[in-house]
Amino acid sequence: MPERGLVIAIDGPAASGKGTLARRLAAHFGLPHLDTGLLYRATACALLDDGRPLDDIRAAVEAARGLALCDFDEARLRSRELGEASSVVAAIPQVRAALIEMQRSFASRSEGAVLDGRDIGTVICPDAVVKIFVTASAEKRAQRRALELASRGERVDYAHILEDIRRRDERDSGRSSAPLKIADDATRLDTTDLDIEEAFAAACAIVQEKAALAG
Ligand SMILES: Nc1ncnc2c1ncn2[C@@H]1O[C@H](COP(=O)(O)OP(=O)(O)O)[C@@H](O)[C@H]1O
Ligand SMILES: Nc1ccn([C@@H]2O[C@H](COP(=O)(O)OP(=O)(O)O)[C@@H](O)[C@H]2O)c(=O)n1
Repeated sequence: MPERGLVIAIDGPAASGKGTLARRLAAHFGLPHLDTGLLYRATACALLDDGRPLDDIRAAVEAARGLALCDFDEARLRSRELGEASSVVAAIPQVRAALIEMQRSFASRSEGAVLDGRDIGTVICPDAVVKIFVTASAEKRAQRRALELASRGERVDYAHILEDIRRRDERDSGRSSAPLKIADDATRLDTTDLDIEEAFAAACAIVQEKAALAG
């Protein structure tokens, strides 16, 4: 285990299983976890609640600066509507800038941390000892997200969810500010044919290997 506390950066496209792995790894290694997607979802939510357009930069930055993690209504934030809206506000460089310090300060806790998102290994924690880039086919991700949303009581249509996922992947990868991409020193973990336990075992093996290398 490194002296400064283990930092685990998990990135990947929508519904690849990042959050599930990040939560499990955090519990397993006794580390705090930050789901950074919720910050963008909450920023978008504040704009929608205020009746502001998603491209209102000033209002979006104000919303991002005013976020209070403890007030998050996760059930609402994880809705399909906010998945889409969050990727629109996440493309605004000033919004990203407003959220950097909060994320870096979470990551610099002495005990270490697990963060998951799109730019953790590339921008937020470029020095993280462990970086995992989680992927899965778009079809598998759409199936998982459809099941998840249905279990939360949302009416879902697989074809629409697949469209959402493809559109969001394109927007997240194509933006100029901190686009979704694999860090040079990240390990790719394709979960298409892995169940949650298998994916977790593979992620644990990556963490053990990287942490051992870091001494
Ligand atoms: N390997 C897996 N096999 C089957 N279902 C999975 C797997 N990983 C995650 N899931 C499920 O898929 C949905 C999306 O996973 P989540 O971890 O929220 O993805 P992300 O954080 O990348 O959006 C959740 O309902 C989760 O339980
Ligand atoms: N570190 C991050 C995390 C999320 N995001 C944005 O926030 C949106 C929602 O992220 P999320 O992780 O909650 O989305 P899912 O992968 O759970 O569907 C993404 O589509 C990105 O546009 C980001 O830009 N950077």
